[in-house]
Amino acid sequence: MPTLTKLYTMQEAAKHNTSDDCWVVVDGKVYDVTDYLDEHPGGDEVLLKATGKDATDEFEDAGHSKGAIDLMQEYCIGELDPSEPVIPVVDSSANELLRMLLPSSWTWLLNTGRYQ
Ligand code: HEM
Repeated sequence: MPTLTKLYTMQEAAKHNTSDDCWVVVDGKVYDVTDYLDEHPGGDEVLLKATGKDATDEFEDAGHSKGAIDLMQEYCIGELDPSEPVIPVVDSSANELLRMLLPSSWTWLLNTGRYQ
């Protein structure tokens, strides 16, 4: 039986950015870590800082163990919608400028793994 993967846009995922409702996005997958905030050995603060954006770099920089990566799967609720155009986060004003300057057919150039 094929499994159905729930797809979320980054915009949707980014709405869940509080300690009562906290999602993080790592490597194209979406995790609901609300119930894990108090248990996370790295603390709830890093997760709350990483919510609302792509946290792949921060996750990798922390050097998580295989055990941590296995545990993570329990919190996975879906994946990022791959059809969503990807614009890198530089800062929001630079981003707006990029959006204005680049024709939409060039946005693939900006696929750096960071989303907004
Ligand atoms: C579902 C998602 C996550 C799970 C299950 C998870 C799990 C863990 C576990 C088990 C540890 C203990 C060390 C280890 O076994 O590697 C840890 C440490 C840590 N995690 Fe996470 N983590 C998650 C997401 C994140 C994210 C998104 C960040 C960064 C934004 C982060 C930052 C850290 C940091 C800074 C430490 C402390 C490392 C240290 O003390 O040296 N984690 N995490």
